Amino acid sequence: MTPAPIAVALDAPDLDTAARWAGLVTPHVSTVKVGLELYLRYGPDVIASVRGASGVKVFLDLKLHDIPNTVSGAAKAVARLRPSILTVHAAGGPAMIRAAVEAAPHTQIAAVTVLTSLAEDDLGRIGLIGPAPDAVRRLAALSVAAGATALVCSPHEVGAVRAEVGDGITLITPGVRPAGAALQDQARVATPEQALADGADLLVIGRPITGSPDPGATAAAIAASLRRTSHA
Ligand SMILES: O=C(O)c1cc(=O)[nH]c(=O)n1[C@@H]1O[C@H](COP(=O)(O)O)[C@@H](O)[C@H]1O
Repeated sequence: MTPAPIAVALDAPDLDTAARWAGLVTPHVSTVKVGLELYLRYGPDVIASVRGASGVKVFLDLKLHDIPNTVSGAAKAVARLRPSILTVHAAGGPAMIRAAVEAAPHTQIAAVTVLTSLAEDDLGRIGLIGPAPDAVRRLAALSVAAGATALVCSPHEVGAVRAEVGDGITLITPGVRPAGAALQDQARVATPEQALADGADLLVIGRPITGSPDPGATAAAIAASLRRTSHA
């Protein structure tokens, strides 16, 4: 069975837990995601630990956001780990995004547009001209023009972003919650089935899987539901 287009966010407090989650979900999903919590605690070793022997893709979510020279150095430092995807903040601007793209030629650079934890009301407070789909589309266009081949946005904007950037760009959506699941700190959310139907290529799902009593079974159930929906 082809693994589902899901990146499980391994936001674990320790390496053993992250490696255990990775082992449980990798038969069912294409990708596991290492974020700031794990990387800042354990550094580069974490990549090999979660990759294991399975060959699952590893998405390194460091959301780099600094001047181009600094981001170039940081992207170069992690490029040798060969993550399949590395995130940068689109708000860092075109030169910063270009610097990451050039520093990590074998890794897909994903530009994070507007965090899925932000609600419409928050945008003005951080100086973004909304509504969210407009802000996301602007940041998406700027990022792709700067060489990013992947974008992170909420499922709410994925259709508008697809229309803006076309088919060649990988659209990644966090803010995914199975029907009835708690939103926690996410604001702009949809179900996995809806996100995929609206055009997402890769769904980032963390706590609904890793916080469940059986992460392997939960990942398998979401993967099966996505397969049913995409064949319906
Ligand atoms: O870049 C990301 O992956 C990301 C961008 C974004 O806008 N929102 C967002 O939630 N994420 C990440 O996606 C994951 C979502 O996890 P859950 O809310 O537990 O499903 C976390 O690891 C976040 O760091």
